[in-house]
Amino acid sequence: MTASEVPVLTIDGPSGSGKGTISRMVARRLGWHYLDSGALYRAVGVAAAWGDLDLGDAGALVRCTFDTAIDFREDASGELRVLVNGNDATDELRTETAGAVASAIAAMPEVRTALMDRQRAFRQPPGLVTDGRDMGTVIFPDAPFKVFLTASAGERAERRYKQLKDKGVSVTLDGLLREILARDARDANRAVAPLRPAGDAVHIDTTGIGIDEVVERVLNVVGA
Ligand SMILES: Nc1ncnc2c1ncn2[C@@H]1O[C@H](COP(=O)(O)OP(=O)(O)O)[C@@H](O)[C@H]1O
Ligand SMILES: Nc1ccn([C@H]2C[C@H](O)[C@@H](COP(=O)(O)OP(=O)(O)O)O2)c(=O)n1
Repeated sequence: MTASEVPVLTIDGPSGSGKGTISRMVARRLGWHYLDSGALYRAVGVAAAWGDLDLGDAGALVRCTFDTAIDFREDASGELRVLVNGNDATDELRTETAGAVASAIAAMPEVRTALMDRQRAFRQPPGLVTDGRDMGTVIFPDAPFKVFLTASAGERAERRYKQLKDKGVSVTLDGLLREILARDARDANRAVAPLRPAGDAVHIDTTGIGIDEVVERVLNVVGA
């Protein structure tokens, strides 16, 4: 099977729409590989912070993108861990600060180009489920299955609030809503690979719909 024959399911959408949760569950059900593309942007941001780089310096960020080793591992309980230059950075990557930094550096075309091949290398048999902002539009435009997940901003903020509270992180619902709206605006309005649905994506509004039901709807798209 050549790479272009390997089936890909792309799941794009804004923060808190459920991309990561649904992609992982669907990948497990299908027995396909999984790529969390946002983790790559987050990892570059974290590596840049560790190196005390100026986030406005595109040249330094591109060098950092090429130099940063990013590895995904499943731990004993099946949780996906992300190693940045050999260090387990999973928890640091998931913070709202890391998300905001990732969103800022992701607006740089040079950084996006530097990550392209790494993302496409995940297309391995028997198939790939991948989530992000431009999976169906730019990285895998020929993917046979594309989904665009959304939910109201209020519900996405509430989901994130609950998720962070459960982890013992102190946040306010208002603050999270503001951050989500700011990130939506930056991701959707950037010049290169903005957050938008592919023309051939199936839209699923998950507002008020439980995780299991969303998984079934996405599996339907693949015909599974
Ligand atoms: N349909 C849903 N209904 C309720 N909660 C959801 C749903 N989808 C995801 N969640 C929860 O919302 C939070 C954010 O989901 P996540 O998968 O991280 O979103 P994203 O990757 O799009 O930012 C998680 O705690 C997840 O369990
Ligand atoms: N394919 C992608 C994935 C993420 N990004 C950028 C834009 C996002 O705000 C950040 C973080 O993405 P991530 O998917 O990890 O964030 P959420 O889980 O949706 O909150 O990275 C991107 O530009 N393109």
